[in-house]
Amino acid sequence: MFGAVRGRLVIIAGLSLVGAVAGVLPFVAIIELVRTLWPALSGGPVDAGRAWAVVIGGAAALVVGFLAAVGSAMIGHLADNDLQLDLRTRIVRHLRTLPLGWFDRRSSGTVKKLVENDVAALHQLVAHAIQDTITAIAVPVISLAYLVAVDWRMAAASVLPVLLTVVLYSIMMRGGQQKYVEYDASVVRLNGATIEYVHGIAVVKTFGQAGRSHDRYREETRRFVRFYDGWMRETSALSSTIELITSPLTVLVYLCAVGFLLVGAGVIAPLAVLPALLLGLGLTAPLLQLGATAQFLRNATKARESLAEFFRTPPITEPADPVEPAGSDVALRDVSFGYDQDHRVLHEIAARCEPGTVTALVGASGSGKSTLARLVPRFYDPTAGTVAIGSTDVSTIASRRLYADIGFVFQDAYLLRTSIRDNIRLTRPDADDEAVQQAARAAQIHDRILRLPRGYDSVIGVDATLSGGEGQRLTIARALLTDAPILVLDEATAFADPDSEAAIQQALSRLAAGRTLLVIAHRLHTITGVDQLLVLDEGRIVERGTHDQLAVAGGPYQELWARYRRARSGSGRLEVAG
Ligand SMILES: Nc1ncnc2c1ncn2[C@@H]1O[C@H](COP(=O)(O)OP(=O)(O)OP(=O)(O)O)[C@@H](O)[C@H]1O
Repeated sequence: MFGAVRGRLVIIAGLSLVGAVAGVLPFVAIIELVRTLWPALSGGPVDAGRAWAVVIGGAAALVVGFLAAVGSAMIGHLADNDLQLDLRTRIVRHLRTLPLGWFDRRSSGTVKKLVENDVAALHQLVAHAIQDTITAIAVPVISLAYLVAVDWRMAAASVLPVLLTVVLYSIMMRGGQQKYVEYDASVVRLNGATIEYVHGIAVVKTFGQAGRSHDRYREETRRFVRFYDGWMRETSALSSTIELITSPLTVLVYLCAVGFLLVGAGVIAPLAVLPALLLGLGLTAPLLQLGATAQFLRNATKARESLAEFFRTPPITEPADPVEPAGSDVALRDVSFGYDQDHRVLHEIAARCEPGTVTALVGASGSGKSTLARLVPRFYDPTAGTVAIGSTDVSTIASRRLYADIGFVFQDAYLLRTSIRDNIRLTRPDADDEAVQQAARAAQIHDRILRLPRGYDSVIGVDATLSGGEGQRLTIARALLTDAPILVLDEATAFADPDSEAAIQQALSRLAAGRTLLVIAHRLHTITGVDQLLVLDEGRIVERGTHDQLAVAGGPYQELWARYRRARSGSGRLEVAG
């Protein structure tokens, strides 16, 4: 994953080490300067050459430290930029190769998380964490080595707060890994409950009482507070003690007291206390820094895992030797399919849609209509059997050609934040205004577009806000302009907006003319005139024929139709058109 910047990461690590050494040396220089000048206090001779060498060495270390810090920060941020660009490019490239079904199952939030959050989480790692970690380890080690060289007793005294901190920190973090896992799971549950609650507010308000989502939200909030409270309670005594031990004031007072005692007892000379006072203070602070860095590393590791999993998603296989489909019929040959290995959703489906005819898929909710329709434009590949258009297996057709041959209008009216014109000519960017307007007229959306502030130049989400039905008609205009000979259509959304039902139905009849149409039918009255009905039940075709044949055949469709009519007459007040 870090291939593009690996070399620079090594340079950052090297520079951070140089910076850490150069950061300690000025303190050493001060100590050495005092030691060199010390004899002068008692009128003794001073080694001026050594004093100057120490001053120059200290100043040089300051400059080197500064340059190393600037250099590693600069290289870190540049490497981070390159890594982000490289990852984002690879993500987009990989996204392009994934089966469309991958997007179907994921919200745009998932893609956003990959492209933005996960990539950004690696920023901490590349731009900061390497430098911080090396500094946090190297500074205490170098300082301690110098202290031991000067006087082992004060060195031992300086290391005591460090050891205490390490021991207390390990006790505090015992089971920490498990706690972090629980914490993450709690946050995910709480977020889910919050979203559910916000979505359910309208229902809650309408019925004037807290619904199930409210209960869940309250319960999850309570659980989260209980968990967090317990965790904080368990660790607060220890974390406060650690803070006290590592505070510069405590360390200073402690080292002064030890030095005073040792000097008073005649064990060490007063000058031997100075190194511990200057460097001992810097031993514990980096440890705390390590604690914060560990959290960034945890986030970066998670982001890395989620990116690695994404890159492992197998792309859809493009045929090595693509075949051109000859014709616009659709054939399903003993097609079986499951979203996972253990659950088959479709079982040995065999059917044929003749060119220029309309086939409607009907059946109860969950019977497999949408799944079957999605196999035609290769959102997924069947587990067994083949889907063919124009007698050619869809898996042997180049995807570019496949999408030119099969248009689809599904649940979501995918509209881009660009002009209405570009939204309509998405699949044919070279289409001229005349062609775009013609498609919009046929889709019954032209007049509405003209009423927008800037007509066809209005931008979706900026100066064009369309209703569900209007958005649907815009995608129908797009499908018309694409002019694909085969069309897969989810009728449920096509009629999502009752006000524009008649307009949409008109648009659809234009769209259907001369094409092979596969419709996922929900409102049975709209498909009474189609060429063929395929009745699905638990992933199997249980009946097929025309509406007129099946409505009196005494089978599942007759039952569905009767139930549908009862429901429709029951809601007659709402159903004006019919
Ligand atoms: N992306 C998915 N991942 C896993 N299972 C899925 C997925 N989509 C659908 N299913 C399951 O496959 C079965 C068939 O669902 P499908 O959406 O194809 O039925 P449908 O007849 O179109 O239903 P509806 O009329 O409610 O849209 C259901 O059991 C459903 O839970």
